[in-house]
Amino acid sequence: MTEHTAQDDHALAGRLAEAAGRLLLGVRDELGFADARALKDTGDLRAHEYLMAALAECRPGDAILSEEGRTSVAGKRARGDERAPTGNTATGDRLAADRVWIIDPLDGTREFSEEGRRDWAVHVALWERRAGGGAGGLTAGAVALPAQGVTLRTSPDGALAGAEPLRVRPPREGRLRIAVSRTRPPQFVTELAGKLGLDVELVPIGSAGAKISAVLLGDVDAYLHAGGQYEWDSAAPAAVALAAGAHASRIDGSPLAYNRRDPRLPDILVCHPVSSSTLLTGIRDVSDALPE
Ligand SMILES: Nc1ncnc2c1ncn2[C@@H]1O[C@H](COP(=O)(O)O)[C@@H](OP(=O)(O)O)[C@H]1O
Ligand SMILES: [Mg+2]
Repeated sequence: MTEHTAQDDHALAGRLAEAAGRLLLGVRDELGFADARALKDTGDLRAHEYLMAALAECRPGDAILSEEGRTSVAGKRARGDERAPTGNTATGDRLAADRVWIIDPLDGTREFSEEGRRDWAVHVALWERRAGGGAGGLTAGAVALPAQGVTLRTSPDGALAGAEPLRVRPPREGRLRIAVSRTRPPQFVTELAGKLGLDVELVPIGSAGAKISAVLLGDVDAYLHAGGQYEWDSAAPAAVALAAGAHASRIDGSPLAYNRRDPRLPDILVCHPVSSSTLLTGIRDVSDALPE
């Protein structure tokens, strides 16, 4: 197996997420917003093909799990390209691999197709078996927000990259701004908001990556989701959140686990550690309203 330094993997994740982001801004310019379906499919697939080719070239020995590399998207086509999407590493090989890139070439596809919206992202994360004492875990990640000109990425020292690495900030006393899906806000969050005894504001934002970045950038204080999501939706954002000192877990408080046979990972809580017990306890108290 080719040996890579840790620095290379963090920097590579950042470079690839940014480059895919530039490509996506170009797709918006090229196609315009008249045909949302064509814009979504072309963005998804061109960013996927770019990342698959770049990872195959830079990290030929590694496995890849991409949202757009599933057999279920084989019928999808980019404008001007009749090829089927490049497939993911076979599941058995991925589960046996020491290094797996978990990527979402375009998270917040709906928002990408809406003119003027900036809440969409590119996610590039690396899972390694050696992490967590051999149990496996995320070791690098980058979230690019191309329309906001921002990229958050991990660095070898365990923090976010940057001259003054970003750290998640605690909420203002008595107040909590919670980011939720624009199109699928879970009902239990509304119920939770009513019970917390705080001044709670629900802030609809598209894309899991954009919501978690909003927590780290201080635009909101927490991100709560349940009812469905996949590993690629949260892997890179969770890697970045943990490096920024945030709490990131399932909504029952258990750790987020990646590189599983079934890539469904349906719920997530990201917040400053001072808010986590209040939110986790509150979620338990409204468990009747939780989605199946
Ligand atoms: N109930 C659900 N089931 C499956 N995926 C979901 C989901 N709710 C959200 N997601 C996925 O999570 C990402 C963020 O969603 P949202 O913007 O609604 O918060 C989106 O990824 P994609 O845009 O990559 O498809 C979306 O498809
Ligand atoms: Mg996604």
